[in-house]
Parts: sequence; C-alpha cells; structure tokens
Amino acid sequence: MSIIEDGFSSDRLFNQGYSYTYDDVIFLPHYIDFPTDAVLLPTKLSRRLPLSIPCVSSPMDTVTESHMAVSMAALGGIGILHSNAASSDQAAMVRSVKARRVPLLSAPVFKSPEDRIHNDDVFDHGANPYVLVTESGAPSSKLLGYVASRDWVKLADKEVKIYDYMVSCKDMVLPWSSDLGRIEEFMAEKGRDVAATVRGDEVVDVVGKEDVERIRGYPKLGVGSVGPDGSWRVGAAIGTRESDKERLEELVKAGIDVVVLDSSQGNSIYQIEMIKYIKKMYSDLDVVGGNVVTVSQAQNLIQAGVDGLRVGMGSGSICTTQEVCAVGRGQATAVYKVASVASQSGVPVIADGGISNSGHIVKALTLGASTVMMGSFLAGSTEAPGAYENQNGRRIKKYRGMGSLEAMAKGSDQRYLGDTAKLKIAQGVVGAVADKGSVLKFVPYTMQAVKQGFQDLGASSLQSAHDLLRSGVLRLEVRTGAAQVEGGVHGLVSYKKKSF
Ligand SMILES: NC(=O)C1=CN([C@@H]2O[C@H](COP(=O)(O)OP(=O)(O)OC[C@H]3O[C@@H](n4cnc5c(N)ncnc54)[C@H](O)[C@@H]3O)[C@@H](O)[C@H]2O)C=CC1
Ligand SMILES: O=c1[nH]c(=O)c2[nH+]cn([C@@H]3O[C@H](COP(=O)(O)O)[C@@H](O)[C@H]3O)c2[nH]1
Ligand SMILES: [K+]
Repeated sequence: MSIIEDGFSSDRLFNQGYSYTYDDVIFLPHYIDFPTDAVLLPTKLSRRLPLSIPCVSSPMDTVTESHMAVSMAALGGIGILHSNAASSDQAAMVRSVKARRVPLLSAPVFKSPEDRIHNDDVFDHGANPYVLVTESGAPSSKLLGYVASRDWVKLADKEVKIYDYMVSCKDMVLPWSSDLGRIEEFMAEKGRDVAATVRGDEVVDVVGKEDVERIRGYPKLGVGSVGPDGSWRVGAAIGTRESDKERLEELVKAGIDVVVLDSSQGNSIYQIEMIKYIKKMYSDLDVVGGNVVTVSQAQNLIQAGVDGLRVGMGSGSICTTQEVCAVGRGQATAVYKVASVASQSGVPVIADGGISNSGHIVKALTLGASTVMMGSFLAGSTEAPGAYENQNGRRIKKYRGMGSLEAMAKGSDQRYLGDTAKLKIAQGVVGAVADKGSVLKFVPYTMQAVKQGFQDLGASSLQSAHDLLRSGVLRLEVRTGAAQVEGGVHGLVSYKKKSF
C-alpha cells in the first residue's frame, strides 16, 4: 500500500512565508487511548517556577492587582502584577498577595474601638462585609473584635463608638497559612461564622461564612501555586529604566517569585543589560524577558540569561502595534518559532495575547508554549480591578492597553516622556469587556475544555503534545476563510452560546 500524505508537519506549515495566527491553523485529530481526566496540565512559567495549570494573568492595570493574583495562584496559575503604579503601591500588592491564603474579594479594613463608623464607605458599599477592630486601629495591634456590615446597617445611632456595638472576637483567630478547608472546620468547631487570620503580630484577613460558601460553590480548587514558605506565588512587571532597579529592590523585599520585563520589543540593549543586572544581583529570582516573536530576538535574550520568554507583538485584543509600527507577527507562527529555539535551551515560553477561547489555548500550548498569558479573557471577571458598569443594558468592565493614551497618562508616562521622547503615540486602545463572573469558576471549565482538546490530539500532557508536534506525528493545516466560517456556528437564524 502506498503512503498517502495527510496534512502538514508543523515545520513545513510554518515555513511557507505566511504569518499565521491561531484561527488560521487547525490540528488534525490523532488517536485517543486515555480518558479526558488522564490529561495533566502541570507546567512551568519559567525555569524554576512550576505551575499546576498553564494560565497567567497579564501585567495590565485593568487585569492584575492583588485579588486577581491571589485567585490565579489559588487555581494553580500565577498573576503578574502591573507596574503602572508607584513602586510602593506595587510592592504593597505583592505583600497583600503573600499575606492571604484564601481567594477573597474583600480587603480588610481596620478601626479602633474609639472610632465611629458614620457611613458605609468602609464597607465599600457591601463589597467589604467586615471591619476588624484592633486596639490601635492598625493591623499590627491586638485584635479585639469585628463589626459586620449587616449589623451596622441596623444600628439606629451611627454616632456611638465602635466599642459599644462590636462583636468580641474571642476564639476567632487562626494562623494565616490556614486554607479554606481548615477555616471551615475551625468555624464549625467554634460555632462562629467569622474568622480572622494572623501572621506573627499582624492581623491579616477576615473570612466570613459567605466567603467560604461562595468559594465552595465553584469547581473544587486543585493544587494552588504556593512557594516554600506557604504563601501564594506572584510575579511583577517592571520596565528597563534606571528607576526600575529601585522598583525591583522593593518588589524583591516584598517577596516576588518572578520578575517580568515588560516591553513590546524585548530585543534591546536596555533589556539585555537589565537581564544581566538582575541575574547578577538576584541570582535566585527567575527573570522573564520579552516580548519577542522571532528566533533571533529569542536567542539574544536566552544568551543574556532569561529564565522564560514572553511571546507576542501586536496580537493582543487591545493592541494597535502592528497598525502603528508595522512590526509584529501572527501569534501561531510567533509561538511556534520562538518555542522551537527556546526548547533547545530549556526556556519555557509564555504565549501572550490573542487568547479568546479554549481552542486558542490548546493551539498555543501545542505549538510549544508552556503557559498562556491572558488579558481580555480575564478582564471581565469579578477579580479584575475596577467596578462593573452598565453599557446599553450589559454589565461590562473597562479594559485598556498599557500603551493606550489613558494608561500612559496614569503612569507609564515616564517610559515615553522620560528622556528623549517628545510626542506620545498610542499603541493600544481603551475598551470594555463583558462580565464573566469569577475566574474561580470559568478558568476550571476552560481547563476542562483544554483537556478535551488534548485528548483529541492524543496528548496526555504538554510535553507529549510538544513531542507529537515536533516529531511530525501531529499534522496541521491552514484553514481557508470558508473553512473558518464552517468551523464556527453558521446558517442559523439565531442561537445562544453557552459553554458551561
Ligand atoms: N505585546 C505587545 O504587542 C505590546 C505591549 N505593549 C505594552 O505596553 C506597555 C509599554 O510597552 P513599551 O512601549 O514597549 O515599553 P518599553 O518601556 O519597552 O519602551 C518604551 C520606550 O522606552 C525606550 N526605553 C526602554 N528602556 C530604556 C532605557 N533604559 N533608556 C532609554 N530608553 C529606554 C524603549 O526603547 C521605547 O522606545 C507594556 O506594558 C507592554 O506590555 C505595548 C505595545 C505592544
Ligand atoms: O500593542 C499593545 N498595546 C497596548 O497598549 C498593550 N497593552 C497590553 N498589551 C499586550 O496585550 C496582551 C493582552 O492581550 P489579550 O487582551 O489579547 O489577552 C498583554 O499581555 C500585552 O502583551 C498591549 N499591546
Ligand atoms: K491586535
């Protein structure tokens, strides 16, 4: 029997002179000999940083602050805190992530018994259900009790001191490192519906029964990303200016696990010098360089000593770089090419930008990435910074590019106006994304969909997918415009798309 050629090998497909993105390419199914649940997704963000799911949140000021970072770590991924803030504020975000072990949406507020609560600002209009009362009103002082928003609302006289109506807190304290299960047990033992966590002399957090129930309502959390000291792992972005060295020092003191050099074009003298500086000063800290999209860009940063590479130029949903600067690359080609060279040095690749569904994640990972970094996919979640707004009857959250005029005006300004640049040109837009609920719910469902994709490919792990691709066993094709239409929902008068 003669051998019939079917599909292309990745090598052949990506060497035709086209810049392909995720939607352009499709994998041909392979052979299934294991169940979906046998697919395992543990991976690495960078050389020394393991994760149990391949998900990373973007260092953008409408995506990753402490709530997002805690939840990403609780899911087994990681969040990269943005740097569009004073270095002290970015370091405070790191400390906040490191302090808590439960993915809460509130931030503890402290008062002294002598204080009065005149209005519900301290409860953030219901978002913060409890105020903690300590002797001095600071976290590092003796815990005396708490005030619940639901009790305060019923208070006839709001002028009385907290002392007169707070609930005393005997038996409500447990160590900061207690996980949700332990906190739940503790509440049951003590017959309480509120618990506080403490670390040394510092009161860290307050957990209510409603928090426990909310989190229990989501899919069961797997193995979270915790460091050797039991705190959540977290990363932070910095730039490549002189002032970023001081920022880094603060971030390292606050306990970051990885630093990401945040630039649209990482192959620069500034970045290479910064990588060498960090490797010399902080040899225990993993450094992710980028962004890159070509083999030679990647080689330069690998040679400089990066522990991870972030791939993507102009592929992001809010990016206008390719239009403005005429440089970049289709994301599927970029991930494949960079991963081909990075894998030879054992440097993990982060596929950054352009992810809008689980299929894109399967494609990014199979093409060689170890993780995907997402902005718009996560920006509509409860954990993203900012409040929901109403836009034509839809609940939305603001989402903006870090190179948009608005974001630059807030802080990244100095990167543009610092020394030589005189005129500001935007490379991103300001927009909005739809409410998606909690990442604690939709990320696990997305990972289940990714596992189904891997099963169809006959790959039971990321490594196995990479091996199948590179050995030429896994075949691909380019989809024509018509094939892409066919691959989507088509020909219906109307439909509702609900995946879970
Ligand atoms: N992934 C992507 O496609 C893109 C991402 N972005 C995002 O926008 C933000 C800003 O990105 P960029 O503008 O690329 O930031 P950047 O800080 O890398 O570059 C800004 C300008 O400053 C210059 N510069 C950097 N370090 C310097 C130093 N030490 N001395 C003198 N000049 C120096 C750069 O060459 C560039 O002209 C980041 O958050 C980035 O992730 C922006 C555009 C595209
Ligand atoms: O050209 C750009 N102008 C910008 O203003 C900008 N801000 C962020 N980014 C990059 O986009 C990624 C997020 O993309 P997604 O929303 O598609 O996940 C992010 O992770 C970044 O790599 C930008 N790119
Ligand atoms: K784009």
